[in-house]
Amino acid sequence: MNIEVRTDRPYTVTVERGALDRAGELLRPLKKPGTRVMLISDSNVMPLYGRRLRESLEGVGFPVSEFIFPAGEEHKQIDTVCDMYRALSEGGFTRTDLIVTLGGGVTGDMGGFAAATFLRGMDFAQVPTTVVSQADASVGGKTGVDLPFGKNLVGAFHQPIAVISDPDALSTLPKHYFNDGLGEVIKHGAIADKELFEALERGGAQEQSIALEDLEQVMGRSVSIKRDFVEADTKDTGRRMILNFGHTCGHALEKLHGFRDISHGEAVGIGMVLACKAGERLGVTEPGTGERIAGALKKYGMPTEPGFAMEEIVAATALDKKSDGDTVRFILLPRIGESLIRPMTRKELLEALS
Ligand SMILES: NC(=O)c1ccc[n+]([C@@H]2O[C@H](COP(=O)([O-])OP(=O)(O)OC[C@H]3O[C@@H](n4cnc5c(N)ncnc54)[C@H](O)[C@@H]3O)[C@@H](O)[C@H]2O)c1
Ligand SMILES: O=C(O)C(=O)C[C@@H](O)[C@H](O)[C@H](O)COP(=O)(O)O
Ligand SMILES: [Zn+2]
Repeated sequence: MNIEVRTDRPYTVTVERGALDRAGELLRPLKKPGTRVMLISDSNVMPLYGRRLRESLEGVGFPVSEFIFPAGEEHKQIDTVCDMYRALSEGGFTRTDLIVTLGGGVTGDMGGFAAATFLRGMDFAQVPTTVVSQADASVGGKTGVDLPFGKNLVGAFHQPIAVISDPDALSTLPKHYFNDGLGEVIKHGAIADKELFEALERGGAQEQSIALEDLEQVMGRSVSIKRDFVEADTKDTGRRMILNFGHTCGHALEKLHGFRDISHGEAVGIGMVLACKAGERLGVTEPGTGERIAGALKKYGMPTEPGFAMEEIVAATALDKKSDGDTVRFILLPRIGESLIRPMTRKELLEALS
């Protein structure tokens, strides 16, 4: 299926089994003949899918260079982007060339940031290979890196020229990351699509928690939900903040863990449960909503307890990008499928969470 994203620069998200081998064909109309490609991937994904993608791109006459970095959120740092700048400079890349990111959200966010900033901006396309990146990260143009002071603190809005999403690439994803990625899909259901949430709530437990043939539908639905928020508010000044449900506390937990030992989806899952419990205490959220989300997460083997004191978590939200002075725009659910933005001081947030 094709999903159109109408931002300042419209693009198509192709979600289709086997799309990886059609990358050249899909990108050829978007770039002039002979465009050079810097293929960026991590140390796990390049050996799995790099050759196929390279062949597809070279097959339509795009010469390909490669940049590989060590896998893991702990490498989502400005130093890694500097290594990308070096490779692009030494390779003589120009503004009219193309970066193609192949991998999870870490690869897409960092490669996209290199594309946003190298030579003040060049095109990039995303080939996402995790549930997080196919369902969420590859769409919407948020790019960037972490700082020791907090998550995604340096970045840019830079939309890809195309997203080429092949659900078959998820077949090699370790089960932990497959299930973890469903945290973001559960989030999309929780904020805007009760039916999707309930389908995920019913599923789980089996070895492959979603059959490969159903993944195209699930990823497509997740992307469509995200697309609607991105189109309404591309620069994240209002409605798009709802996509950050669970992220205020989730990002704080990632920071408290030093960006190791907890994955993004796990942290967001715990953050969603905390947000619902806060909403229930405030009388905004239907009682039992937090337990329902926790129940859905547990079906996919995800943790639901933060493991840190609420004081520490709230202190670690200090640089949340939804902040406005002392106020943070906190995302709450009245009930599953509905969401709202509630400005709160950190003192109020701590009281609601405690
Ligand atoms: N820009 C956005 O809108 C957005 C949205 C959601 C998340 N994110 C970011 O995405 C990141 C998390 O993404 P992630 O969970 O994809 O992490 P990731 O990119 O680290 O990938 C997870 C692991 O899976 C491996 N992997 C990837 N694809 C594989 C495959 N097909 N087969 C085998 N192994 C594979 C990777 O090497 C890595 O070890 C976080 O940094 C988060 O902040 C960004
Ligand atoms: O695209 C968005 O907007 C989101 O909030 C999606 C989130 O799932 C994603 O993790 C995003 O990178 C968080 O953005 P940030 O602005 O809080 O760093
Ligand atoms: Zn997220």
